[in-house]
Amino acid sequence: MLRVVGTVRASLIQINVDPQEPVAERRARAAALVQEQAGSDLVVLPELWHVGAFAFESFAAAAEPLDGPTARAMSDAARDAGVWLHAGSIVEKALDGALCNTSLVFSPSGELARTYRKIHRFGFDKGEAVLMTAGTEPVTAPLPDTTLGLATCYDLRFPELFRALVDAGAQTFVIPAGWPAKRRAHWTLLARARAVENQSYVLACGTAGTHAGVEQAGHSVVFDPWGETLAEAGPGEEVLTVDLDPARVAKVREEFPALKDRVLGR
Ligand SMILES: NC(=O)CCC(=O)C(=O)O
Repeated sequence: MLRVVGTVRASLIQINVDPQEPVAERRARAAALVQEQAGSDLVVLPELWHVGAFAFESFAAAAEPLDGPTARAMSDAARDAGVWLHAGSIVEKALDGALCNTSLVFSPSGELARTYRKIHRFGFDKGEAVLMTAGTEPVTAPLPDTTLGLATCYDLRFPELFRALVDAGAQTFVIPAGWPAKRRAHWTLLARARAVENQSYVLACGTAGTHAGVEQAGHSVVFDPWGETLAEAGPGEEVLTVDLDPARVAKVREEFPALKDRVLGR
């Protein structure tokens, strides 16, 4: 695909999570898929792809430290491909033993540049909301041509997080997810809403397949700062690659300066 100078090429890997596939095999498959995206600037994987976002009963066994096998494999893949890698999230076993839904962002040298602990845990009175410890801080990740705002799946339902990320300089939201097919309409609607109201790119990377009895929506999608759909996947395993124009964020915000009209919460 010809590249326009000054663009950011982003690849979203909508990987299939099949509980019959050993974690080590999926980890190797994910690393190979990342390496196949050499030439992109940014590669994204979904939420908890190593175990499955709804595989609550496997969270404890799948928990890893930030220098565990998944992080090491993703660091190597980022370095080998020469890409910024948002490696989705892992079940992090923190030093105090707590479990967190932690996103990992690696630089093209393989350095772990940012981590983000999901703030809004899904499940109400069960699952992740009970098993995981919540993050507390919004996190951005400055890349050479755009600043990423990090959010994870259920976070998508909380617009205040995205306002905080915009105020922290975010221009491109990256949202790894394990979003159920039965709520796909919300996934697409909310991702587009976050793009329009924050005049930012949205890279929403879903999961394919069915695990723990929950059919995943897939339908990874990229919206531009005006809410236009740049690319959308189907339900299966697929890689979306799109070229973002970082200058478009400033242009939209300048031509339609709604963000400057905010009164509450500033
Ligand atoms: N993994 C998740 O956070 C699921 C979120 C979800 O199903 C919803 O918001 O709907």
